[in-house]
Order: sequence, then C-alpha cells, then structure tokens
Amino acid sequence: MEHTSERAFVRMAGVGHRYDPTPGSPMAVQNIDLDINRHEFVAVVGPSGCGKSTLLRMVSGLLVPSEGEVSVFGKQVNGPRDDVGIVFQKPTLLPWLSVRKNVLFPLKHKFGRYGAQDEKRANELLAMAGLEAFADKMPDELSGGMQQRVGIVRALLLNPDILLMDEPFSALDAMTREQIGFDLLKIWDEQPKTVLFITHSISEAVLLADRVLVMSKRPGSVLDLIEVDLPRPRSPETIKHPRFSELTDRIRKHIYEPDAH
Ligand SMILES: Nc1ncnc2c1ncn2[C@@H]1O[C@H](COP(=O)(O)OP(=O)(O)OP(=O)(O)O)[C@@H](O)[C@H]1O
Repeated sequence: MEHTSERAFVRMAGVGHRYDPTPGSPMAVQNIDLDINRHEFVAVVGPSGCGKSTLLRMVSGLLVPSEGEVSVFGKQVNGPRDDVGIVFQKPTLLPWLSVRKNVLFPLKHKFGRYGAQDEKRANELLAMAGLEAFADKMPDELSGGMQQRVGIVRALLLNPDILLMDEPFSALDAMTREQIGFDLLKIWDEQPKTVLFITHSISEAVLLADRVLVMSKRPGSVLDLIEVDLPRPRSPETIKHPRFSELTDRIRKHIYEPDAH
C-alpha cells in the first residue's frame, strides 16, 4: 500500500470549473494539475479574474469542480471540509465581541462551547501574533493590520491542516503587509500547515512561498510552477538576494508578456 506521507497532501488532477453548467459555456479555470505537499506553502498569482479564488474554493470543498478531482490525503473532496481554515481579505470580526471572544467564536459555533484549554491556546496564538495586550479590546479599537492578525489567529485556533488565504493582506499598507507576512511565516514555522495563499503581489508570493503557481488569464490554467529556492527563515534581507529578483522577474514576464511563452 502506498504510504500516505509519500502522497501529495492536496492533489488537483485535471481540475476545471465552469460556473454556468450549460455545455459549451466558458470555463473559469481548466486543466489544473497540482500536488501540494504536507506543510508546503504554495502561493498563487495571476491576472484578475483568472480563477484563483475559484481554485481555493474547490480545495475548501465549498465548490465542486465540474471537471477533474481535488483530493486531500487520497480522499476526494466533495463537500465543505472541517480541516480547513480560511482567511479572506477582510477579517469580518463581530464588533460586539472582544478580540479573544472573536477568536474563540468558531469553536463556540461549532461545538456549542469552549474550554479553558481553548482559551489558553487562543492566548498563546494571540501572543504569537503580537496581540497579547489587545485580547480584551473590541475590534474597532484595533488597526486594520491588527484586525487581520485576529482573523488569522481565528483560523488557526481550529488547528486546521490546511490554511487557505485569499488575498489576506491586500487591504493593508505596504509596511504592515510586509511585517504581517513575516509574522505569518513565524507562526507557520512553529505550527506547520499546508498553505495555499492567493496574492496579487509577485514579491509577496516569492518572499513567503516554497512554490509559486502562476496562472494564465481566464480560463485560468497553470503557466508555471516555480520553486522558490531562497533560504529560510525569510526576512527583509531575502529581498536583497539576487535570486529574489530572478524569481520575481520570471513571474513578471509571465504576467506582463504572456505571449512570450
Ligand atoms: N459565483 C460565480 N458565478 C459566475 N461566475 C463567477 C462566479 N465567481 C467567479 N466567477 C467568474 O469566474 C472567473 C474567475 O473568478 P475568480 O474570482 O476565481 O478569479 P480571481 O483570479 O480570484 O480574481 P481576482 O484576482 O480579481 O480576485 C471570473 O471571470 C469571474 O467573473
């Protein structure tokens, strides 16, 4: 029997989707073959509307592909999964709950209650995200960057195997964005997860990921899958690495000169 650790943790095989089921209607994404290893960090870049979110929704199980198959640990995904945490562009915190209670809310929603152990873990994760002093504050007392960190901690508290992030930092200013990226890597290093991370920022993709999936314009397919062979831990120094500009240039060429390939 094949050993599970030798299998791709997330596998997309011939995956495609059309929102309009009428035969002959245009595909949103097509022919996606991608294996993601356990605890790998894969970033997805590509032009607007190429189907990045569609891809992410198919991995989450919220969307069933009209072609091909998505599987996790060898089991086909055919409905919403429990072991997936999702972080969107906006954290949508509940304004009437404190930061800690916001973070604990999904547990309460899922199991009807949470215990002292959960609160302890919430406090640990909040500390890891630099939010220790803000746990009892209300969301509107926090900056946008802090609120987004709360959203990430909330997704991590359920300890999902897979973390899906859909342009999680795009509403943030450049400085906060870079810092929160490094904070995410620190958390990922301490609590490894399989991450699928959508971004419009080529440099962010290279700075954070193990591999970058470059998608073509609609219907989105795989243009390139780039191994980011930059040393870890990544830091602001990584940006000065000559390989960093080589990799970002390669992606930029795909995006801005797609016909050259
Ligand atoms: N619910 C839907 N119904 C019909 N068409 C949809 C739906 N959601 C997305 N689409 C279409 O599918 C294509 C891919 O959309 P998707 O949101 O996955 O792209 P994206 O790469 O994430 O875009 P962006 O970078 O602008 O966020 C787009 O052309 C979009 O209009």
